[in-house]
Amino acid sequence: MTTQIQAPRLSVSNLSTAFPTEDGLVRSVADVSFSIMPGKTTALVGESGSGKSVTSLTLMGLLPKTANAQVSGKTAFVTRNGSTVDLLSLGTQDMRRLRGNELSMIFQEPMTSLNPVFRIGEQIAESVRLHKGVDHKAAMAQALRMLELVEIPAAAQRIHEYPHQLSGGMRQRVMIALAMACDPTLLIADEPTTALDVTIQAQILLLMRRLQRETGMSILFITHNLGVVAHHADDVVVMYAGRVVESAPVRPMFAQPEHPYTQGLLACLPGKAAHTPGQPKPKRLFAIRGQVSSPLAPPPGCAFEPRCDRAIADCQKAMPPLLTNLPGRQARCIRVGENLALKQAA
Ligand SMILES: Nc1ncnc2c1ncn2[C@@H]1O[C@H](COP(=O)(O)OP(=O)(O)OP(=O)(O)O)[C@@H](O)[C@H]1O
Repeated sequence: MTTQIQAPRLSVSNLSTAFPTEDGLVRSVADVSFSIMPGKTTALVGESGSGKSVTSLTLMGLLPKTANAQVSGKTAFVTRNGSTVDLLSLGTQDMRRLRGNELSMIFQEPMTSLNPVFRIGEQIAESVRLHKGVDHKAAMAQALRMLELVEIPAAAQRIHEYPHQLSGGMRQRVMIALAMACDPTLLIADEPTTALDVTIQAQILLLMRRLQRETGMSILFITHNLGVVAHHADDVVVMYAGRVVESAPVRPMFAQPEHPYTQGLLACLPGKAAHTPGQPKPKRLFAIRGQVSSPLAPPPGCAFEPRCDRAIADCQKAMPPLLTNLPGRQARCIRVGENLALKQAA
């Protein structure tokens, strides 16, 4: 029997992004590596400021020019015709072409992508016209199909509305329609549902999952909420202070988080508060003590050490490498095996 090994849609290797500022060099993303398989979702998870957005904006070539970012690393993106390109070394024109035909991004705030002064149908049609080279009538027909695809009720009427006439959830659907107009092979979704209430959030996440099944696109899903990842991701990459601290397929990660930071994030989830078996469940939600250190003055060793309950003297000596303790998984902690043993004993 032959085993087919599928190549990732996108592999990111040792990505680093730093910004020169008056106070010094801000190392927002340091040595980050991960991959996204075709038709699958990789979630990038971490607290505010952990470097998730800078990672995605670097990959999309969308960092503001004025920031003078210093970027290093390599990527391998496999296009729909099978050729491999490094997103970090593409020129502005090639990157723009790729963004029109293969890569799309959706944001937390739909008004980042939607223009308030144009009707939604016109905006989607304009994108279709640019990317597919069709005339206005065909583009409008495609815009209507896109609105129906994202389940906008009464799409034939709504197509003539302005963004402000729609609810937050409907605007988010329109933004997804806009992002899907170029038939992306990779969709980057940066906190796409954070601003929405929980029911609408669930609907939008299910919609994205359905579109993924139908189109086979890969998704890089960026969120600070490990809770929404459980049902909507295949692989998880946890970032802390600009670095990957743990990466694993979603089920094993939830069943057995290896890094103390991931364990803390999971304990922060409602209904998952840390508790000792046999004791009543605590009423208050667990919170990780302390704050992320400044990217201008990182601690000399493990960045999580100042907040870690398991820290020992060696944790202050050097940044731990990513270690493999369980197959297919990595965690940046010198006590990785012990952490699990401790957790299992508890
Ligand atoms: N242009 C810039 N110049 C200097 N520092 C920056 C710049 N852009 C981002 N940073 C810093 O990089 C770090 C990572 O920011 P990033 O926005 O990627 O975090 P994040 O994990 O996406 O957080 P959030 O969930 O709040 O968006 C932060 O400390 C931020 O202040």
